[in-house]
Amino acid sequence: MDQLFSIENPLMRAYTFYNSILCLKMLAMSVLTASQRMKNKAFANPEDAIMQKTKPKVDENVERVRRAHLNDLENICVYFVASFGYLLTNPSVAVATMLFRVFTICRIAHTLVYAVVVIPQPARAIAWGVPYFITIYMAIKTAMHFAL
Ligand SMILES: N[C@@H](CCC(=O)N[C@@H](CS)C(=O)NCC(=O)O)C(=O)O
Repeated sequence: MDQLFSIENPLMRAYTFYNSILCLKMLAMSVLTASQRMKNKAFANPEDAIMQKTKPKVDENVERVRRAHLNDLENICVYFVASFGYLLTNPSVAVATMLFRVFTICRIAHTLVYAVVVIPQPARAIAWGVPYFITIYMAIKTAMHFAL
């Protein structure tokens, strides 16, 4: 166990690195939402709108970013739990690193195609589906490893 959590362990390094990228990616969604609110003068609260001499309104560009953010919460939070369990199963470093990397790249791609450049389907479905199945794989591997 000491070796698993050692910073010399390449598995731990990959896990920590990619999960940190995912944390930053999710935090960036708040900034993206705020920038869309400012750009479109679309504020949810009267006290925010009054500062820009406008009224509260709903804007599709803001809502898109909010949906992308919600989708991150639905998927990345579960992945944080599943990937931690998977880490404890002592997986192959090459396979685990590849899964961490693909998950992270796909979730960034999901936001890009959903809320930044808006690419037609099935781009978003693929960017969502690949990480979704990676999370299922990790949860099943963990459940089997620790089966009572
Ligand atoms: N909560 C999701 C569940 C299904 C899902 O996550 N679908 C992916 C691929 S189509 C997605 O990007 N959904 C858009 C969203 O969550 O706003 C939904 O309402 O769509």
